[in-house]
Amino acid sequence: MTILTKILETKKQELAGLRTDFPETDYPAKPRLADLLRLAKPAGVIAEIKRSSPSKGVIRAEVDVIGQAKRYEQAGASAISVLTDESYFNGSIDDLHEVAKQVAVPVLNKDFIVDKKQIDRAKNAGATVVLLIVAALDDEKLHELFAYTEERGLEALVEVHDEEEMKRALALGAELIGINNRNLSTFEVSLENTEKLASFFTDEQLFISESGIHSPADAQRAVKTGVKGLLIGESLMRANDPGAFLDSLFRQEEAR
Ligand SMILES: O=C(O)c1ccccc1NCC(=O)[C@H](O)[C@H](O)COP(=O)(O)O
Repeated sequence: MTILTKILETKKQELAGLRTDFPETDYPAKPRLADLLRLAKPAGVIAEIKRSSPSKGVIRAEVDVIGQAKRYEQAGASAISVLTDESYFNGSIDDLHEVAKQVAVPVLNKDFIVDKKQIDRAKNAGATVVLLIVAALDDEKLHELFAYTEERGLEALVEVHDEEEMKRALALGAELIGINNRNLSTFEVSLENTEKLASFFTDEQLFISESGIHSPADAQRAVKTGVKGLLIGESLMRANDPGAFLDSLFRQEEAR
């Protein structure tokens, strides 16, 4: 059984007890991620709060979530991604709720969504974007959850890993398409994956390279393919100064 299959089974088991209500909150207004990425030069960064992961174990368990999110925002991140899965990533929906109260950039609920209830939870907790992983959903479910995401006034970041999934995301009409460089079955990470799928890029969609970006060289390599966004977790969580790390990513690019 792959890790993705295990995670999805856990998600289905958790549905019955899933808490979707949050106190009525005046969240700071947040622009659309798609609008920010269209304007980003050369690309925007979605900066992630990630305490631990199945592939790397503990990354930074004791993190000041609000402080970290504010550092990302101050350093110019286009959005904050918060991993909310508890069982495999040691995340929490409360992390996302606290972040959403404090920042004025889009907030992505990074989780494994299999049901509308999770989209309601994301919305009520203050997220403005949710992740829909194509590999986790059959076409009927993918369409249903995509339509529901839009109905609830959220943006969907539709994640793919290979050609077949890319075709399904394009057929869906998704505006934000994330290419995960990590194979969720083997954990192998390669930026080549973004390069391989770049032949599918169109002007209508916005493409985001996800996972395995650890240096300015990686960021610039990914951006060369035409992606307008980078999703970065581990390196930002391990950085002593996440602002300086973000600042460094496109410095050489600008100097050219
Ligand atoms: O990170 C993992 O080990 C992982 C395992 C199984 C499913 C998903 C996983 N990660 C989720 C992500 O997509 C990443 O958190 C995100 O793209 C950032 O990646 P990185 O910069 O490499 O931390």
